[in-house]
Amino acid sequence: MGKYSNKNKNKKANKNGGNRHNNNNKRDRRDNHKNGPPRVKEMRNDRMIAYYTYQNVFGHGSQVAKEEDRKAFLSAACSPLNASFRITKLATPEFKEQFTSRMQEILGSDGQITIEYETPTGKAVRKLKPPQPIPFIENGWKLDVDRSTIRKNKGLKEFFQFLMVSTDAGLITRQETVSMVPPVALSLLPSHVVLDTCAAPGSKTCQILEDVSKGDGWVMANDVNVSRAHMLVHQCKRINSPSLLVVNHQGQEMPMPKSFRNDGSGNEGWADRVLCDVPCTGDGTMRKNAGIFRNWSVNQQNNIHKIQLDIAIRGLRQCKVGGILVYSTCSMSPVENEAVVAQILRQTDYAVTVEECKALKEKGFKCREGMTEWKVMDDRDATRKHFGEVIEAKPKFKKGGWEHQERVMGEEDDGGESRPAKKAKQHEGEGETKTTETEVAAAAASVAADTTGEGTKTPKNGKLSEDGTYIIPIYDDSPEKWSSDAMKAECNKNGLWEFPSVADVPGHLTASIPQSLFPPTPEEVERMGLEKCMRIMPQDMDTGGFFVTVLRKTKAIGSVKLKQGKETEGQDEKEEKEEQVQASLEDDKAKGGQGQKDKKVNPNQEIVPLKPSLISSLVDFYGLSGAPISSFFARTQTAKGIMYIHPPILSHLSLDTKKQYKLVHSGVQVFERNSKNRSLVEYRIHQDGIAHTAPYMKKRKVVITNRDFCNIVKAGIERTEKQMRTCMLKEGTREEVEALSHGCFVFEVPGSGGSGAPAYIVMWKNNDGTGIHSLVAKIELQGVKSKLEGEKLWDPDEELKDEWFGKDRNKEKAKEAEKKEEKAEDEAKEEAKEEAKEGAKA
Ligand SMILES: C[S@@+](CC[C@H](N)C(=O)[O-])C[C@H]1O[C@@H](n2cnc3c(N)ncnc32)[C@H](O)[C@@H]1O
Repeated sequence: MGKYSNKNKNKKANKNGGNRHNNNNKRDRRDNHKNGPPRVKEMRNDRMIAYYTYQNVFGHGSQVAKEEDRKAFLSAACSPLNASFRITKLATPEFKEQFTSRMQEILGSDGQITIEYETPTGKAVRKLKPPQPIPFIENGWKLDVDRSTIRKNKGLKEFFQFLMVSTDAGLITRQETVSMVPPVALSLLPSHVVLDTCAAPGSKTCQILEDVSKGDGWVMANDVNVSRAHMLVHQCKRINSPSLLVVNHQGQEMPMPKSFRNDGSGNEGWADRVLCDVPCTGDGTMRKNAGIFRNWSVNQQNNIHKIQLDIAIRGLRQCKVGGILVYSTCSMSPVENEAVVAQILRQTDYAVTVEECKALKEKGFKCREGMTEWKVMDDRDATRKHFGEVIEAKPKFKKGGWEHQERVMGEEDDGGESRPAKKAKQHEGEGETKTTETEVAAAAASVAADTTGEGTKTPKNGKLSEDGTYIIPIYDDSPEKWSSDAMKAECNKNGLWEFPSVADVPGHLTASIPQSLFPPTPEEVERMGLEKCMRIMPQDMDTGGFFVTVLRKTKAIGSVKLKQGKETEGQDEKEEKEEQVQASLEDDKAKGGQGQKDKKVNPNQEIVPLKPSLISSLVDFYGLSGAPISSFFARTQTAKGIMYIHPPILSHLSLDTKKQYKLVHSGVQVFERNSKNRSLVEYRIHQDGIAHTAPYMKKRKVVITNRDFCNIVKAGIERTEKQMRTCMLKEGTREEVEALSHGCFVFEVPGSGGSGAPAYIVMWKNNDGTGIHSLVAKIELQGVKSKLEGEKLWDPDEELKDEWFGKDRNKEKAKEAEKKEEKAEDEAKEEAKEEAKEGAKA
């Protein structure tokens, strides 16, 4: 981490009140309801419920079963989504143990934590249930409270901080339960090469990377949106893996080096696994995104179907024969889900098969079968009702695809939000503020009208939730109200119209309502196996709504004539032609001609090997022996950072002879450029990639004890360089002392890293001492600071604890002793009772 980046970060932090999570401040102000009662959200959209009831997504069999299921859906869909997280697979078993016991210590294991809410009608309290492991996700945990409450509720402040520190240190990832499912469905091995076609903000990429970083595998993560791709880089940085390549393409146009195309031998593709977590309308995220209830539209679903299909087909081309592609969305709509899967099967001439996912089903994962019948509709009447208003429908179609709702709410990143997320939130905040007054007034009025007895506080068209922040709509439950005919009429009343077949689609709508939206014929149903698709409904596991399908590629599809309306040429021939056009444009450009603007090739995106002179200066200065220098690359010969790139990624890139990949990031940083005249050497060691340099360093490495390490870190936290230096090694070998005085070196702490390996920490000193300041920031960033402040994730010896925590520590000790005594007393009493009983019996 460079001095300037820290400086800028600090500046930014100070400007915002010195709080790293300053985005929350604004939100908190809104959420704390200082100036009145809290906002009440109405989680209701009758049109959406009519549509899904008519689609028959609720229950099977009797009308009663369907109604029960619909009610369960409404009740789940209206309540906030409980938070969940995963302990990273790279964490040591000791850490996992310490983490869970600390979590249980803070939250209690029997619901002893009570949280208090401010509601429009007064205060409410609720006891929290203890955190529960997610049975089908390794090290996955689910909490009994949603993320916003964790963030703003005073009673959970300590737990919130604990989560933040652990996230920053890369030890846990806060991720929705359903979002953890697709990487599991990929059935990954450490040797797998994976393509993640729509990867940002990257929670699934991180999960995949954790698996393949254990072996020789690697991940190519792609996103069409370059700023979101950078967000992904940031998110994955916590894993410090050299096995990640990030690129920026339209998923449906991902380049594929020629050598991986169908060579006639039946082989094709380069990825063992492909994840297509495609952009979608995201109505399964309604529990954390009340905006879904306001903006839901069927036309959006129809419009996005084609992009989803094209991304999946392109992903399949990159997948090896025998490999797996997982297709997923967080939408509940059959046109974004089963219709896409059905068309993949048709279009590839059944070169793929839908597979069951045993890895999930054997571990208590609950889902529903994929649908084989559905209705195709559109929002012909572009108006919709919401809170009694009629608003003009404005489909939110953005250039380059649909903004994913999961991300729009900024739920999956760790507090550092993207601009779109902030904008969306701002927008959401504004929207909600506008409705707040009306809603609260309506709720208050109906509370007043309905308050007939103690505790009866029910707004007119629903009831307030337990914490008073949302209204649970109340529907008429009479069976005739929910019959298929009634639902069809309700859909029509709300501007939704059905096309029984593609022949009924008027000419001007055929582009947005193609044949592929329609359900399969009975013969196709027999052949397709759509029932093996997995539909996750919010009511089944108390999650968001989601859809996942596992597709196994059984033969090459490059020469299959992809069928889409009319017969087209085979994909291989099409690509050849495109490349020829591209090549002639490049030629034209090279000859000084105007040509067309070249979008595909960007020479600035290349990576270059290091100059021999730089290599020899690094080898000499750090005494590097046996280091993987041939895999050290940079963007330019004078780049700020030098990266170590996993060799199989380099081999893959070397096959991209036409330089079609637009690289955003690759590998892990091993060196960082020093400012001129500030240091002895051009590049200093970087902490992120230390595992790929320190073990090979014969010079400028100081082996220290755990205690020395603690002293150094402690002094770093206190931010005084003087202290830092005085607490460094009291005695040392000549080389060590020399290394210290030259400033650029690495500490090796034997046995302190994962599984007994040494831990390394980088230290350098520029002439003005700035390096040390950067180190301090790094320590804070990695959460070491709070570890030392008693998070109990890491345990320095008693003497040191006393020294650091002084009186407080002693108080803590006294409390602990008191507790121990009380416990001993209780035990003694119990024993005495037992003895008395035994005596009486005798
Ligand atoms: C469902 S989100 C992906 C979430 C991600 N897999 C995760 O777990 O964090 C969809 C992503 O697709 C991207 N996207 C939209 N259209 C795309 C396209 N045509 N090609 C590739 N990516 C696209 C969006 O920018 C968005 O980041």
